[in-house]
Amino acid sequence: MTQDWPRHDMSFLSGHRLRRTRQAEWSRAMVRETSLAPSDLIWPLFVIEGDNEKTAIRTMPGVERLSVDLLVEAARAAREAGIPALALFPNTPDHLRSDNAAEAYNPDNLMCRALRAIKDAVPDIGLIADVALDEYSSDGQDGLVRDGEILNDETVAVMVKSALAQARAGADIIAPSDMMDGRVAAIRAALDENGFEHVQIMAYSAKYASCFYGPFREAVGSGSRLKGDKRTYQMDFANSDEALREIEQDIAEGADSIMVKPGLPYLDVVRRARDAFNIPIYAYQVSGEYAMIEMAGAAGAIDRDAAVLESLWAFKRAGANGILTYFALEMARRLGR
Ligand SMILES: NCC(=O)CCC(=O)O
Ligand SMILES: [Mg+2]
Repeated sequence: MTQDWPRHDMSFLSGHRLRRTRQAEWSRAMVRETSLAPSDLIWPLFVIEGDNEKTAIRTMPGVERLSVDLLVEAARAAREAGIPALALFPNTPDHLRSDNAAEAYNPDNLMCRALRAIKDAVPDIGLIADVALDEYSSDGQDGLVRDGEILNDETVAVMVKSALAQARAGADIIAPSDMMDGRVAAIRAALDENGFEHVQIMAYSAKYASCFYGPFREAVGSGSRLKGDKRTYQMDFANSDEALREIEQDIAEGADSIMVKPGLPYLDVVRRARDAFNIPIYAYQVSGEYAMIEMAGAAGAIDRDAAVLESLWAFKRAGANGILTYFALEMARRLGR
């Protein structure tokens, strides 16, 4: 039985009713301003030594580190689901980590072997190689350390060698995530001098010193080593004008695309970057963001599947061209091609 409630006089609306276009799914689809597709999703993967090995990451339920052979299978699945590119992160065995991080430019290090194996088996997926020293250094810092200081120019020299090793192994995109000054120009020059003019640089330009990287450090095995913090090179979370200066500098140095990281708490930075620069912008939904969604979902606090979709779409609304996300494979499959 329909109730006959009294109606308020809405004539002040003069016919402007914004709910009109929301009444049916066809109409909501028609007025939708942004889209989310598999091609928006970049899948970060953790690599370990071994054969047919996978290990769980306690703080990232559902994510596993994979040995190179399993990584190749993951790459195939990703390609099949329409994911354009993978971002690789090695978990270097302890005995190969050192103060000088020399393993970073060993042409047969875990990263280079993974790049070669995937390039060989799945040639039409893009490979993004992380360049930073935290995955190879004794102390979990992204740069070389002397008397507690993170050295800039000396670190850049190692990163250049690391990037060249990765390019030789088949990396399509070099992604410096260290936040040293001037590393984009240095890597660009070295790539060009060595015949890798076609290799792109995706610069982690606005990377904040953030607590949201916690689970990642467990995943690559650098967390327990890390003394102190990364605030002398990663950005202060109080700032966003400075992010624009970082991005501007990386573009001037030759970056093909830039990144904002973490993601969801920094969508204002994504939006400011979108408004200020016409370059591809990627955002990284980092490990702590992943863990929050998974764990809140498991606790019954939120609808996990809905949260994954809503969170990823928010990046597109903010103006990102794509998202690095641990949900990439699942989401690409859900979205279809
Ligand atoms: N270069 C990658 C990171 O530093 C962290 C990513 C994450 O927390 O997922
Ligand atoms: Mg910079």
